Amino acid sequence: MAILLTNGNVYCDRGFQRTDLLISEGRSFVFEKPGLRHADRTIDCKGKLIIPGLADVHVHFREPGFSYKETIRTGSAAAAAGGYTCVCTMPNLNPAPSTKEGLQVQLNLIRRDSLIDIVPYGAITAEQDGRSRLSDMESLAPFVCAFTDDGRGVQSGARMEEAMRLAKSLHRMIVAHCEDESLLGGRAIHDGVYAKKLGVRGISSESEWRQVERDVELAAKTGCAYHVCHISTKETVEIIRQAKKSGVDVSCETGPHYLVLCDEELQDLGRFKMNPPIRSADDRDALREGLADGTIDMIATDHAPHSAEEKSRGILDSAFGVVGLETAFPVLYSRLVRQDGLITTEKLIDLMALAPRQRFPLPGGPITDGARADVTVIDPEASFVINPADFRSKGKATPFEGWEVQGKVLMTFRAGTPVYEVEQ
Ligand SMILES: NC(=O)N[C@@H](CC(=O)O)C(=O)O
Ligand SMILES: [Zn+2]
Ligand SMILES: [Zn+2]
Repeated sequence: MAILLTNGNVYCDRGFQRTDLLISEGRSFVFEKPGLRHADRTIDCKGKLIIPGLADVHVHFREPGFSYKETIRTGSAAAAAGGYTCVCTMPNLNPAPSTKEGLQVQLNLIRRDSLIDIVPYGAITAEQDGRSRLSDMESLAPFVCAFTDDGRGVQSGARMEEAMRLAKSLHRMIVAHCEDESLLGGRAIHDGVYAKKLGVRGISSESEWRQVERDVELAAKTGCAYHVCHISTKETVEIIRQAKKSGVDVSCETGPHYLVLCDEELQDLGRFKMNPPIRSADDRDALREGLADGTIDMIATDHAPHSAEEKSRGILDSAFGVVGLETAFPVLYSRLVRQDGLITTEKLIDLMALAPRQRFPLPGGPITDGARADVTVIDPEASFVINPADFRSKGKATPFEGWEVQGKVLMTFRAGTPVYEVEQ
């Protein structure tokens, strides 16, 4: 089926261009001048943004092992509804992708059930505990985007160094959830104003940045390409800024919630709990600065669904993790682009669609004539209120519940096939 998107603002190589886009036989065709051509369906996209399908290098789809929280089918439907055509799935699964056999279970489910491209991670350590022997990295390498033990930090520096040396020889990155468990200090929330208010000891910033500092040195020493997950503290931003200046092959991501919330806004609800925790206003501002100056390379949601029961025990006792795929674009577009003018729409698209594909080996990319049609259509003016009942995800816990936002995903195409279309 050929679909013609007319009069949209198409994000081409050199920014937005007012043009028509024909999606046919899985590919995009960009026309400079409108004219007659065959299409089975024509959609008027006047005033709409037509952008490369978004890519998220950090999601938890919970299958195999925890399908009561999310499945490949529900997770990929949520991704498509959020404008994503490609995601990387984290390895805290059962069986875990620490062996080829473990990974194969997930690969089979992806082939059967996914609506979009999913490129899994392989585990770093065999038991995903950051201490045990390395996973079967060699046999996993051809099938994974990179290696990570996300969910936990690699506690042993020696093990991390060994992993980096092997990953480098396999031409794969090491991706790290940085959390030194000996430095946590407290639990559940950031050690800041809200922890004081509740009278508890929170999680120190040091537990994150000390491990980033260690790993950056190991990356410099081994020459391994290294990427840091969900950075949340001002110290981490500065460590990565300096490491980049000195030529270390390092990149990082942060999540929407760290950019638009701080611990002064927390409420005693499970939907405000994730790891790392939402930090102080100073941390949030440093992350925004790091985003604007290029220290932070990309935005990843860390979409981490749990059951309603697991998120019902308040901020101190609920499970760590919030969903993000269906809110990331509108939240960031509304706040960072439209409200605050911190970044341009083009920069946001770079952070959410292009930069991930420059750093990770992922399908999709810029909209060019003849390229595979991984394309998202957005209405930048449409506003709506975030209501988790509308989510495709099984997970409903989001700190953005009730927010009024603008920038609505209307359609998502993966390889030319519509995988999401808004109900009109
Ligand atoms: N981010 C979270 O709060 N939770 C993640 C694990 C992780 O990303 O560290 C999960 O798997 O639930
Ligand atoms: Zn993590
Ligand atoms: Zn995660």
